[in-house]
Amino acid sequence: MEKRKIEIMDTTLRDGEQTSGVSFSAAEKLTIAQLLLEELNIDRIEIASARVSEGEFQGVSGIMSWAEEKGYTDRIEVLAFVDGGISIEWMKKAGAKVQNLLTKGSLNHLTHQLKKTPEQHFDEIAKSITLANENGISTNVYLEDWSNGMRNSPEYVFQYLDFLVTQPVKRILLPDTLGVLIPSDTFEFISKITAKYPNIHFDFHAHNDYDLSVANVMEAVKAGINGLHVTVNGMGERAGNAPLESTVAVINDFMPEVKINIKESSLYSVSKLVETFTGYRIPANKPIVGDNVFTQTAGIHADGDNKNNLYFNDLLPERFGRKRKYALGKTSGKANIEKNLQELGLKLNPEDLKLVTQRIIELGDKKETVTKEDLPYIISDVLDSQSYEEKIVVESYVLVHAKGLRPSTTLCLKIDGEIFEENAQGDGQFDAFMNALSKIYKTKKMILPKLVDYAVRIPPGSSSDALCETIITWTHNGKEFKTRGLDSDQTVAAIIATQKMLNVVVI
Ligand SMILES: CC(=O)SCCNC(=O)CCNC(=O)[C@H](O)C(C)(C)COP(=O)(O)OP(=O)(O)OC[C@H]1O[C@@H](n2cnc3c(N)ncnc32)[C@H](O)[C@@H]1OP(=O)(O)O
Repeated sequence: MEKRKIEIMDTTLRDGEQTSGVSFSAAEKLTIAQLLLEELNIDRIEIASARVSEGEFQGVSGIMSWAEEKGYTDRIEVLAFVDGGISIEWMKKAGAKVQNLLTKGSLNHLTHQLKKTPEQHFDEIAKSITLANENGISTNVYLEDWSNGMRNSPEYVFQYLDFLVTQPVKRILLPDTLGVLIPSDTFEFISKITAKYPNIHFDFHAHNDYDLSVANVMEAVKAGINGLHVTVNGMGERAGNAPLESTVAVINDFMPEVKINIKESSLYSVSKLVETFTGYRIPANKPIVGDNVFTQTAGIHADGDNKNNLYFNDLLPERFGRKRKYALGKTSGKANIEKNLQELGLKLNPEDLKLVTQRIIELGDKKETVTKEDLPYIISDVLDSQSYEEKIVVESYVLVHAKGLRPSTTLCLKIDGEIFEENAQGDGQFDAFMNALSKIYKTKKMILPKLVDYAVRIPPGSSSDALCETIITWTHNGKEFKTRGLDSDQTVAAIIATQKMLNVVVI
């Protein structure tokens, strides 16, 4: 069976730019337009609304000069208004060749916003289409608020469509302007239209107010739509539009009767670039492009993946230029850790693996994010601690840092089972800790090694709340040695390193 071709129209540069707080520069628009058409193979793009601003004019002109050279001008569209030719004039100057004429698809909008009768509106639309043709501009027509129109004034919608199909219009664009459709309505409304006008090209333009945009897109396809409007990362007015990434995946995986030509493997890189240009962060759980969506967190899932990829679905990350990851945290098991070790080219014996797993679970319990890059540090920290018996233990402490007061520490130390408590002030919290420790050592007539260097580093590639490693160099009896501590808190890491030093010296 021959597959039915569906056109994908990306409106990131028009509706996507209607995301509150987002504005593309002319250069950014050109870069995104080039990637959409050439890298992703999007059929058509909508790049601006006419008349908006001088910057928008520069953006459209830039894209159109490039498109002229490439022969792409009929794939590039500009939203235009029924305004007696002002939009046409603007587009002509910018070199744009396709107008998406914004007209009223509900009686409510027509009556209350334009305050016109259907006949007056149709007459002005016809003039606008004629004028566009005379200026070498072809026309698609938006029926704004069409979904409410189908619900509340269907006789108006069909009266309008009866008129429109007599006009030299290339495509009719059906927007769910307010995102009020549910899947069953989408199917019913579009089926009625495609049944009545089987030879006309209709696009569906979803909005995501109820998080139903992709579900509605699927119903629109089943109801015989010819084109779909999407945006990168689902950007757009209010809750946004149907996301390009999910739309492509759903069609490719669940609608075998339909053909689209989008290059899946470039979806992620384009999504990231749009994120960078807009500063509009992709939620970590956003399908296909979110940071977390190809990360297995549960130990059971990682184990299942080791046994025949049991927790894979058809959304393989490699399809989209991404990689599966195995998170490290309190829900990790050995399998998560092994998967990460494999990537680092490391191997641990089962006992050490257990110890490292335990440590990662402890860290996860403290809400710390552990990354693959942290692993070598954790391994060396954990295995290091096993190499001696802890005779001296930091039982508890209070660190006080208050404005106007010197930092102070109260320390409770256990030496061979006996508890000692002291407090002291210092130049910083760790200095106060060391002073309290020094007092205890003096009482016991023990010699405390001298601190000669203190270095802190964050494992490269770690996440922001990652571990911090404190490495302290000490001298004792003329010998120099280092200990290290690992924690998300720098002072705590230093105290861990100090406790190690106390025990190493005891040995
Ligand atoms: C489905 C969508 O997302 S539609 C997106 C449409 N795109 C935009 O709105 C782009 C940004 N908009 C703008 O830059 C401006 O609103 C402009 C340039 C279009 C108009 O600006 P202004 O002249 O200052 O008008 P303002 O924004 O206050 O109001 C819109 C006017 O357009 C009219 N209008 C509404 N729909 C249409 C239409 N389809 N065609 C023509 N005019 C329309 C309104 O009735 C109102 O006219 P009025 O002032 O005579 O009552």
